[in-house]
Amino acid sequence: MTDTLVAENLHKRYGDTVALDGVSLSVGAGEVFALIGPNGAGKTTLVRALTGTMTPDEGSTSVLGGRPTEVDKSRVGLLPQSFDPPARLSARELVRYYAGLYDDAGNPDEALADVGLSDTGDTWYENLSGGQQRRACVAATLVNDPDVLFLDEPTTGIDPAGRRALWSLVENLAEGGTTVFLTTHYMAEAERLADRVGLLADGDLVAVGTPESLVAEHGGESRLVVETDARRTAVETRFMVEETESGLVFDGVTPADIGEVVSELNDRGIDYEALTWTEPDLEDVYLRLTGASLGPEMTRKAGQPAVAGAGAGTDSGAGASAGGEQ
Ligand SMILES: Nc1ncnc2c1ncn2[C@@H]1O[C@H](COP(=O)(O)OP(=O)(O)OP(=O)(O)O)[C@@H](O)[C@H]1O
Repeated sequence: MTDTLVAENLHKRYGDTVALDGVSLSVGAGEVFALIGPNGAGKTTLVRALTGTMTPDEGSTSVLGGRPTEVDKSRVGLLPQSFDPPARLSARELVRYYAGLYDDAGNPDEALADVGLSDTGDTWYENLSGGQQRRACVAATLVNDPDVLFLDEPTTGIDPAGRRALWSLVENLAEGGTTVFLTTHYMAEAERLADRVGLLADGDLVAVGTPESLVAEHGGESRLVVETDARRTAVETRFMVEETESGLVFDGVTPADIGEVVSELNDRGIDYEALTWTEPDLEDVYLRLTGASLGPEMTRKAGQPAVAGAGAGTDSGAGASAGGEQ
């Protein structure tokens, strides 16, 4: 069976800027694919290539088995990153306008209800808050009940509750079989919604996989974050220690190792405000693969024995956050 979205060896330059540098990917029917990457990585350019609003210099794309420019428009929904509808249309009029473009569109009021705008449907677009405007645009994108939905940064500017409501909406659409291709700067959004995530950096798709597989492969190790004024030279430990603005990060610390680190801090009389144990997540993958996580000073005191002392082996519990002055 043909994949719903296919990009093959896409290249796109704007003058000296390489926006896409040989990107290939495919997205299956009913799949939710999230594209992440730094500003200027080429995410919107890839969306534009897949939706036929930009012609690549090289390579090809297909949507629902055909060229993007030739596919039945009623089967595709696109929420662009920038969408500026007329300011003096109400949200309801906006969604009705888009519904009117299709022979068999859904109910505009239901689309408004889906994005939580039932009560503000009659407000002029210019008088909606930024987040409400974004929701109105999402409703306009959904009103034709598309088989394939492109969402370019759908939740930018939307408050946390609204973002979660939109996530539920996307999940419902995906459960109903809609293929979703979204871009986002919110790692939690990608982690929650996506079956697979692609990381684009400098026009290159550097990693693709399920969120779990990306975290396992590229996320690094669990770590203990210690809020303290102490510098890393103050501790002797077998763990890699990174200095950050707020303190020290002990890499590779499992829950069973927490007591060992606490003992080291205690033995050396190091005061600390809080301890937080964390597991790697998609943000770590992003930071590592884009090179953004490299702190100025990383050091591993390899081969050194664990610092012996009281409390070694104490299990402070996964995800625990503890404060204390020693
Ligand atoms: N029409 C254009 N003319 C000139 N340069 C462009 C054009 N469109 C994109 N670019 C450049 O191509 C690169 C990729 O841009 P793109 O918008 O695809 O990035 P992005 O990953 O979507 O970024 P962001 O996360 O900031 O939205 C950038 O350097 C951008 O300045």
